[in-house]
Amino acid sequence: MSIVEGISGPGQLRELPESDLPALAAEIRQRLIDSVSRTGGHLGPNLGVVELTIALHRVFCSPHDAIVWDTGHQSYVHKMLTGRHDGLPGLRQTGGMSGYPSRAESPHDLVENSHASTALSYADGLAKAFALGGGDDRAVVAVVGDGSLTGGMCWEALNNISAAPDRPVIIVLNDNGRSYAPTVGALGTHLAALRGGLSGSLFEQLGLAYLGPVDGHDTGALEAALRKARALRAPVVVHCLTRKGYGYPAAEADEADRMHTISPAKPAGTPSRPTWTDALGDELVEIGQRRPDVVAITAAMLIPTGLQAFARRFPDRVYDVGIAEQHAVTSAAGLAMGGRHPVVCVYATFLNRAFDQVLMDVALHRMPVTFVLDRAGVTGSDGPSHNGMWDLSLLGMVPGMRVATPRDRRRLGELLCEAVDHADGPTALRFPKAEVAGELPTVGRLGSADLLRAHSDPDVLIVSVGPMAGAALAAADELARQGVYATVADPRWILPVDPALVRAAGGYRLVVTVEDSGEHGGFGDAFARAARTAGIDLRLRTLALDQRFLAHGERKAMLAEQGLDGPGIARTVLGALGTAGTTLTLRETPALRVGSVAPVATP
Ligand SMILES: Cc1ncc(C[n+]2csc(CCOP(=O)(O)OP(=O)(O)O)c2C)c(N)n1
Ligand SMILES: CC(=O)[C@@H](O)[C@H](O)COP(=O)(O)O
Ligand SMILES: [Mg+2]
Repeated sequence: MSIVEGISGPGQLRELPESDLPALAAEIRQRLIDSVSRTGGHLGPNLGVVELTIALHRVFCSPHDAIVWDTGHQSYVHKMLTGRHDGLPGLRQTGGMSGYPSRAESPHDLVENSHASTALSYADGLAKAFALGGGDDRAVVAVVGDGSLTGGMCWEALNNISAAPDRPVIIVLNDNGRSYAPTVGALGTHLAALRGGLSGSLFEQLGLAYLGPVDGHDTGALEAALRKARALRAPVVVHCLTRKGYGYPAAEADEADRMHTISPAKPAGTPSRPTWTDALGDELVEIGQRRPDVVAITAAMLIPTGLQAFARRFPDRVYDVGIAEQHAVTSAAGLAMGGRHPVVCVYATFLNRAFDQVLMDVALHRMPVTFVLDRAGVTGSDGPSHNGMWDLSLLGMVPGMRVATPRDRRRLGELLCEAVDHADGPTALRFPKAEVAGELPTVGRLGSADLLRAHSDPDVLIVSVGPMAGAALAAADELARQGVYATVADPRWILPVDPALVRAAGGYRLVVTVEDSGEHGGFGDAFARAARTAGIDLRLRTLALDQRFLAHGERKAMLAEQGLDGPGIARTVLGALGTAGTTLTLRETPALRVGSVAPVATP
């Protein structure tokens, strides 16, 4: 039996003789490489914390002691040492082990949120709670990466933690010098100086004790430092120097991001098709060439958000602000006030934390900022805090905000140009984590919407948001096979809803909206509200994601499960028409149709 298979919890780990630890580390590392290369996941970050995690679970007694992992993407080793090594083959798959801590999986897991820079705030709260418990000897440990430390919340927490010398919090700084790319800003420089021997850290200036730098791959040295930190019984930073991808040459040699996150293995010869992100990157370079006022901003995700080509072409017009979305947005407002047109590229879910900045720093001042929201809709394998299902509900509330959703590669280019040409307020453009859709041609107009399928005597109008056009057209084909005819429309600019489209919809027996977004306050809700405001009585079904935290899974399957694929949409239409299981006899006189279909020559 392997060593790790003999560890059903930290207790067995603590009983291991020190002489077994190098073999344990090697075994864990090999299992990570073998398994995560198959399943996909955060291989680099986890390879970097093997020794650190072993030391943590030998010094502290989780779950009595609280260990919080910032972002949680580096918690695979923690899971293996807390009795879940056999979950690795099912990592991030439907019904399998989550790629982040999961309270349902183990009492050793506290924080499931994958949004960075939160660990120190949780730790501050836990320490306060334990202190109130009276004479509580439970340690509070927060493991935070150097990248996450560039996030503002960390400094809000440090401001509080440092001011309470009687409330010990052990901050384990996992410093591998990188987020995806090398950690930016003065903090990155300061940490590098500390690595280089600088004495007098920023942390000590704040009143925290500081231990380190410690070799983050020397389990003995780590254990000694962690025991010392524990004994201090005061807020302390243990500065651990690690290497992302450590022990796997292919990861350590990966210049881009040290295999920060890798995709599941694909059969040899599988063609790699361009993604929406690739398309965005190409389009932005085009725009950058003719619009010198356009600048790009990333929050430590230059490559993942497709800005690499733009950065190569226009190195002085791209800003990596660190994992600092709030700062990114308000800095963009400043850039716009200074006459630039910023394009802020973030994953949709991460814009959540900068909502106030979008609302009060950008929109209140009607600043021409464009938000490109990648990973909008279901992302799947990264679990509930990664699905981009909140942005439409949030942005729909923002006065003056205009939101576009491209259905295919051509519309991405068109809409991005329209967005950066919009000068008197903010715009947003969203697309999913998927291969970019091929051309879905326009066959007519309905209000300002593109018609993708028209019928002289349709039974239903399907209004699809962005890439959901593919599923809507598949549903139309399925319905046609059953003698039910659908008109399919793509609004392109989805928020605010176009009153002309709503008026046109008034002539249809049934209207179905389809979006890859949360149902609460999404496009469907906005469409219904626009109809009420216009006094138009619609028979409306709004198809969207259930407004709940969706467990990790595979995007396509999750959309189908939510009825957001061709068959699912068709089922909704047939059910609404009261024809499910019966032959269709209904037809209404065309005279009832208000929305005329204006055919246009297909471009
Ligand atoms: C708010 C937020 N923005 C962006 C991300 C995407 N992200 C995930 S991990 C990561 C880098 C984290 O760097 P670090 O904290 O140093 O951890 P490491 O991967 O180096 O171990 C980023 C930017 C995120 N999870 N949360
Ligand atoms: C942990 C984190 O937030 C990122 O690493 C994220 O998991 C990357 O997601 P993609 O794989 O979709 O780029
Ligand atoms: Mg790092």
